[in-house]
Amino acid sequence: MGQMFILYGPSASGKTEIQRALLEDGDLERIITATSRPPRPGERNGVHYHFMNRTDFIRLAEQNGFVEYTTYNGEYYGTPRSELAERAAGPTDAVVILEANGVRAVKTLFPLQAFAIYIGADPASLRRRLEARGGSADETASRLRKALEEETAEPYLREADAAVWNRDGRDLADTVREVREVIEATRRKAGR
Ligand SMILES: Nc1ncnc2c1ncn2[C@@H]1O[C@H](COP(=O)(O)OP(=O)(O)OP(=O)(O)O)[C@@H](O)[C@H]1O
Ligand SMILES: Nc1nc2c(ncn2[C@@H]2O[C@H](COP(=O)(O)O)[C@@H](O)[C@H]2O)c(=O)[nH]1
Repeated sequence: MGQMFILYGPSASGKTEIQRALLEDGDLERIITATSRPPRPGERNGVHYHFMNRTDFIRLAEQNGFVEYTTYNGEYYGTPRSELAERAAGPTDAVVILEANGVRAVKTLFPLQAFAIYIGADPASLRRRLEARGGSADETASRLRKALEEETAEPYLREADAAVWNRDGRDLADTVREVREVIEATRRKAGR
């Protein structure tokens, strides 16, 4: 594996959309993580996540099958060791979406390869997007609370090597261009 670009930030800040756009250029591979949460409409197993039931997730965790794993909003999320091993065998840079515990763990394990890009947005944008997503009222409230109390607070940005803001009103293509510039600058610094 070349470099590993980690996108992290509050729920609905735009990480998934940015990752999707980055992958279109063909020079990055997606590291697909695993979760016990049910798929959202349009999400496919083995593309957006490896969707697993809680029993299988816990079994795999007990077998040391994850490089790191955590809980978020009552569900398990983890980076499968097999997924990283597969990526590590090749020279291509990779992009992965994690929350902050995962960022810390992966940066500790891969200090020379991991580069964390915080994707932020203002509370009004996050609220609007979460409400538009149409999840349950409980889930929307819980994600928004976590975003406002934790994921947009200063300590959450400590793992960030770069930060990019993706507010409503900003063209998503401009945000993607800025993230792309961060990636290219990082590559140049690493002599790639
Ligand atoms: N600049 C933008 N302007 C308007 N809408 C946007 C913008 N960026 C992203 N969105 C929309 O916000 C919603 C959330 O985006 P996305 O799913 O990429 O967020 P996320 O950070 O991956 O969220 P989560 O962590 O909850 O999975 C999507 O409907 C997306 O189209
Ligand atoms: N530490 C990890 N965090 C992960 C992983 N896969 C995703 N995530 C993060 O979980 C939350 C919730 O994701 P969602 O798709 O339900 O919105 C989000 O912050 C992701 O970045 C993982 O393997 N490890």
